[in-house]
Amino acid sequence: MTTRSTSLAGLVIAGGYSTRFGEADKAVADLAGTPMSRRVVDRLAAVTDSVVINCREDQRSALQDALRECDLEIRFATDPIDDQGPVAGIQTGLEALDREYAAVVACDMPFVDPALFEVLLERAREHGSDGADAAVVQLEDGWYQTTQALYRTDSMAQACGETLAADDRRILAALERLEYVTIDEPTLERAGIDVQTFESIDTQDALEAAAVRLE
Ligand SMILES: Nc1nc2c(ncn2[C@@H]2O[C@H](COP(=O)(O)OP(=O)(O)OP(=O)(O)O)[C@@H](O)[C@H]2O)c(=O)[nH]1
Repeated sequence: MTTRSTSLAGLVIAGGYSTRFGEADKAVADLAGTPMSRRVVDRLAAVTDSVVINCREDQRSALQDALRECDLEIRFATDPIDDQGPVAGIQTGLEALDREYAAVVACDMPFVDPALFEVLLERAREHGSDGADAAVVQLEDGWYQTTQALYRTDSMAQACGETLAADDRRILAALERLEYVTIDEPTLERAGIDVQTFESIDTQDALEAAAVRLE
């Protein structure tokens, strides 16, 4: 059971060029009748009523079309300079948010489980006296799931700026500037969250396979 939190906003990052996906933009690609970004926003709507989409200006109109019927207010934060990488996109998106924490999700993760953000928010809040700046899942393979994670809005925006100023484009480098907490796979399992939440659709083959599963 999920509840909308007033201290949580959603941020969907969609400003990449989807090169592995071919000619089309995966952000608006149709997955079993619904654009991928729409699937992400619909799932975020279970935990927040405020969502920002970060993208390039040239994607905006197609994304607006794809998200027209979403049941919450959506704002756009477009990149001042294209192609600066996801850290720049996250910074741009976070700077448009006014809530304490942000549920950041890549546009190509249509199976995101909104309950994950309740678990991450609780984990962040129970840390120290002020709470953690970020809560991320670390899977058994060691990877941090930084593109489906919870960040304290102003701290992560600042960390992204510092990371880019240091000529680094890695989200992990921004995370390492923060006081962060992690959640492991057994904890996810106990919370009833399947690792499928992190599946990203990067290619046409992955899109087809996901569509078959949804039939
Ligand atoms: N704003 C912004 N977002 C980006 C940028 N590059 C990647 N992203 C986003 O970061 C997330 C993860 O990136 P990828 O899965 O590699 O997406 P991508 O770069 O579009 O895809 P590929 O070109 O196939 O690697 C996606 O949601 C992208 O939209 C960028 O330069 N600017």
